[in-house]
Amino acid sequence: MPDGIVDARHAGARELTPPPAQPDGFPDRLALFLDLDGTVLDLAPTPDAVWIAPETVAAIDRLAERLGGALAVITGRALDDADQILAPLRLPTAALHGAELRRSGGSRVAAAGEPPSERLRAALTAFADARPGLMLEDKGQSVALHYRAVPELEDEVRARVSELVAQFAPDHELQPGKMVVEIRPHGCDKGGAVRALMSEPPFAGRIPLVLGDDLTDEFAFEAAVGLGGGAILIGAADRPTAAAHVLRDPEAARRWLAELARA
Ligand SMILES: O=P(O)(O)OC[C@H]1O[C@H](O[C@H]2O[C@H](CO)[C@@H](O)[C@H](O)[C@H]2O)[C@H](O)[C@@H](O)[C@@H]1O
Repeated sequence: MPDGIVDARHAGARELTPPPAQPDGFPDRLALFLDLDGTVLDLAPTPDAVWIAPETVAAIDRLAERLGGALAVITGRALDDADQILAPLRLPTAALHGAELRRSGGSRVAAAGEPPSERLRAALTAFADARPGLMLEDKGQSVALHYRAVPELEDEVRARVSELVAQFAPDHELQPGKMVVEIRPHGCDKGGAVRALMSEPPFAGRIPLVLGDDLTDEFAFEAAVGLGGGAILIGAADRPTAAAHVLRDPEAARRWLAELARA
């Protein structure tokens, strides 16, 4: 968890408010960063069961055009996976929680860090195989162990993955998420990705605004706030957050984006 976040659950913490229909700087000075799962996409039982409406893809495309290309995807998914979901768009994208970056108009940049060791993969596979309902998602530099189908295993999964990372993956760190524990290369997070993209055209000089729902997005929220921008939390404000604004769910986020695209 990054420093400097506000615990929205505590008495006295500031209230999160709905975002303005047109954020500061729109369209000429705004840069938008969109998380996928739980933000633009409704959460689904498995990673490959997500669906996006063609109207949402069209709204994102229109927004990217209105922002002069200053719209990026920031996701824990692999780059190819994100591209497939948003086809035919090819947006600037930080994938694998920031380990894989495609800059504006650029080709793919090799993912940072090493994939977790074979010993770690083997141990995770054995752990998952012995517990029906667990699902291992191997994304290369990052691996995710999903327990959405067996939420009662949460404590055991978190404890075991934590042990295995300490034992076999000193160059990686844990990234907890919604019904998932992920392992990502040490030092690669969505905050670094936002700062990297914001240092170059067409993002540089604009006001960053991040939409996200999960703990991994807090790194991006903090980076945006540090660069003079802000963040919109999607979903319940039931945890510490650097966001100042909130939208109830991905449907509200999609509606807000569609209205902004039309503004
Ligand atoms: O950073 P994001 O774009 O939000 O991606 C985070 C992870 O999303 C996916 O897992 C989550 O969504 C699944 C589909 O709705 C859901 O079944 C799962 O429980 C969620 O944790 C994806 O599978 C991961 O690789 C991403 O890192």
